[in-house]
Formats: sequence, structure tokens, C-alpha cells
Amino acid sequence: MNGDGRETATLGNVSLRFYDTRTRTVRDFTPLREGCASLYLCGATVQAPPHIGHIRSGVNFDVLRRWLMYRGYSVTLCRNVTDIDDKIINTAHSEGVPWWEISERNQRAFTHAYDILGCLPPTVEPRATGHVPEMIELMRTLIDSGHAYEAGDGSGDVYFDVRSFPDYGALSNQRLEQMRGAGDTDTDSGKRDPRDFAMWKGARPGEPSWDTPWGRGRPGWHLECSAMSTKYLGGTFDIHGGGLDLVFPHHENEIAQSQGAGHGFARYWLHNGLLTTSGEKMSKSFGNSLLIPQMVRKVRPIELRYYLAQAHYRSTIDYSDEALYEAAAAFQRISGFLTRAAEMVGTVEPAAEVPEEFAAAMDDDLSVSQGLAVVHNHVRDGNAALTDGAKDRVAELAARVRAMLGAVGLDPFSEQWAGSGDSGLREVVDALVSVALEQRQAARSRKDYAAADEIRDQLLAAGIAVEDTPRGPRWELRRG
Ligand SMILES: Nc1ncnc2c1ncn2[C@@H]1O[C@H](COP(=O)(O)OP(=O)(O)OP(=O)(O)O)[C@@H](O)[C@H]1O
Ligand SMILES: [Zn+2]
Repeated sequence: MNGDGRETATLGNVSLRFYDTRTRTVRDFTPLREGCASLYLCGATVQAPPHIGHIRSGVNFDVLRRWLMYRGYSVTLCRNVTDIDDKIINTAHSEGVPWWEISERNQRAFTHAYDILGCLPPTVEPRATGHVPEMIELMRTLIDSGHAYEAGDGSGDVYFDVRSFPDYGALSNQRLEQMRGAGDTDTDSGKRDPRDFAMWKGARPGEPSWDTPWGRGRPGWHLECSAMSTKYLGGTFDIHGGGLDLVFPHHENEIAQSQGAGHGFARYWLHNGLLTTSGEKMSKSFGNSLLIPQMVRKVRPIELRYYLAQAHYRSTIDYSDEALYEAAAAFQRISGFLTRAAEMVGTVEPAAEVPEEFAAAMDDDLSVSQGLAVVHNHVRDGNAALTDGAKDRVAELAARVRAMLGAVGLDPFSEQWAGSGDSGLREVVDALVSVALEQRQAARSRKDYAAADEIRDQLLAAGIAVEDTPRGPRWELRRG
């Protein structure tokens, strides 16, 4: 603490600040261990392939991780996989396959999506079903200390007694008296209080189950995150993240379990805003999912990452094609400058440091939008320098642009994106499609509509669908 009562970051003079959901204030980041940052992120429930809302969360926390790394921290990221839950079991039943086949298939889809969107792999990615012993231990501690109990109806459920934990509701800013039931499904008859939540669910016929001192059953979602974060990051760790939809009940329940068991638990709570469509959360259950393969036919993966990362991580993104294409065009202005700069000056290496203004924006609760404004200012100056033939200036600006983009995982020249297989290819196709579209326009101008349609059909046969929009024609790949 310093004189005015504010905590100060320990790395040099850097003051890294985050909005902490628990205190509802922006707080200086002081890590538990100097030079290290431990981060737990609630990852996927693998009942279906990911939509862009899930990946927004992954991208936002990847940006956080990268910025911590840029600031010199050694980051340990634990991102869990919920590989057993009601929806996975239901999907397995309806497809007539084992539950683990659903989990495996969708976990691979998530991994692939995180990878192609440029998210660094987590340090560890534990799965719930691999951590039943840790969960049993945690339940035993909580039962022994009077925070949890075995259901009174012989169901084998284990509940957390929310009245035993005075801080219950502090994260989500609610008072216990105002809360209604925890909304657990059909097995809540053994609860002492409707607000108690299930940590463990007793076995039901035809469902997978594991042995415990309280009978066979399966993990509840909240319990797994408490057990796995402690196992990999310790009883107290730096940052816990997830989407805003998880604040209550999931994160509230994690706190009750972990602190009830005597752990310090997370010191900072960061939540990404939701990605919505027409104001409604994008959700597997609402049927409004935009899946990744569909999206990367519209724009390149790096452009999709730009779109998802550019808004402040705490803001809502209401999806629209228009905004996606605008983001792609904005990214192309940046990458176009880098390409032209490299043509003029030869290889452009990233500068060793990002400009101060960019760093200040990122330090201030990860303001990527302000950071990208600095990037665009550099690109504007860089384009002017290109026109003037000012080689040194072009080289300097391009190097800084690469450094800034690299810090948030968006440097198109980096090994990561250069190796992605599509680098530059979209621009090539873009140029070829433009030639064809100019011919189509010429045919239309001379009222030869048959020839114009023929060109569009030939493009479609080659897998390129053209759509006329008020801002001119756009194309996307349409395979199969
Ligand atoms: N629409 C969204 N926008 C932003 N983040 C999201 C969105 N949907 C889920 N997330 C986040 O993605 C991560 C993985 O989510 P999880 O698999 O638990 O999704 P979910 O909430 O069950 O999704 P769905 O509502 O689609 O079933 C969590 O951190 C969650 O908060
Ligand atoms: Zn969790």
C-alpha cells in the first residue's frame, strides 16, 4: 500500500489496473508472487461446438495473458473443461453414443477454434472427470466444517449450506434474504434451504457415475472449478476470469466452496461482456449460435480475432455482419500498410517496445480499443510517409505497429499467423474476385445480363458466393 491507501504494482513503475467485479472498482494489480501471475478461466462445457461468444471470452483472456507477459509476468493459465453435465448426457442419449464421445468431439472443436483464433494454449487444461478425488476431498472438508451436507432424501446429492457462509452474495452484490432458490433441477428435495446449491449429484439410472463416501454420483459444475483451481494454482491465486453470465451463481458458489474450505481463492475477478445477437446472449440453448467454421468463411481468422478483441472486454458486442466486415476492413488497412512498408524497406522487425500511449491504454484495464486507435494513428502517419518516400520513418512506424499488434496477438507477420496457412491468400483471392466483378459490372453496363449472371455463376461454381450490399459487392467462400 502507498500513502493514499492504493495498492501499487510491483514491477518497476508500471501500474497495471483491472476492474475487479468483487469490489466494483478499478484496482492496481499486485500479484501474489512477484513476477508471476496465476489465472483461472472458466472454459467450455463441451456439449456442442463453440460459437463466437465462447471464443470472445477466450480471446479477451488471451489478450490479458499476453499483456501480462508483455509486462514481464510469468503467467500460469488454467482453463478447465467441463466434460460431464446434464446437457452432455442428454446429447449423448439423443445421439445414442457414450457421453465421452460428445465431450471429446466438442473439446477438439473448442481447441481448434481457440487455435485458429490465435489463443495461446493454456498452461494446463484440466477436465472435470479427471479430478473426482480432489472434489471428494473438498466436499469432505466442507461437510466436516459444517458448510455442506449430504441430502436428507437418500439421493446421494451433496449440498452447500449457503447460510453457513456469511459472505454469500458479495460477488454479485446480492443479499441472501433477497435470493430465491438455486434452481437446481429435479433433485432438490433433500435440501435444507432452497438457496443451497448442489456440489455433487447422486447417481441416476443410465447416467455415468463415480464412487464417493456418500454413494455413487457425478460432479456438479461449481465444485469442479473450486477443486481444479486449487490443485493447479493453489488455495490463493491472482485472477479468476469468465463471462459476465457466470458471476451468479457459478462464481458466487465457487467462492463459497473455496473460502468455506479455508482458502483465500481468487484475488481479482475479471469478467468479459457478452456477445449478443439482437440483444440476446449468444447461447447454444437459444439456437442463435454462429459457429467458427461459418465465420471464417466470411473473414480471415485474424480478422475475426480483431473483431472480437477490438471492443473493450467488458462491453457487450451485439453481432452484425456489417460490423464484422468493418472490422475486417480496418484490419486490412493495418496489414496493408505493413505489406507496403515491407515492400519499401525490406524486412520489418517489431520494435522492442510498444509506444507509451499504447502501453498506458493497455495498463488501464486493457483498453484495446484505445490501443488500436494508437495503431491506426501510426498507420495513417505511415501511409503519408510511404507517399513521401520517407523510408526511415516508414520503417520506424511499421516496427512499432508490429510491436503493438504482437502484444495483443494480431501481428500478421508473426510466426503464429504466417504459419496459419492462409496468410496473404485472401488478398490474392480478393484481387482475382475484383477482376471478375469488374467484368460483371461492365457486362451489366452494356445490359448484357446473361454474361453478368454467367460470371456470378462461375464464381459460385468455384466456391465463391457474391452478395451485393449497399457498400458494394462482398464475397465469401461457400464450399460443398
Ligand atoms: N455469448 C457469450 N459471450 C461471451 N462469453 C460467453 C458467451 N457464452 C459463453 N461465454 C463464456 O464462454 C466460456 C465457456 O462457456 P460455457 O461453455 O460454460 O458456455 P455456456 O454459458 O454454457 O454457453 P451457452 O449459453 O452457449 O450454452 C465461459 O467463460 C462463458 O462465460
Ligand atoms: Zn468455473
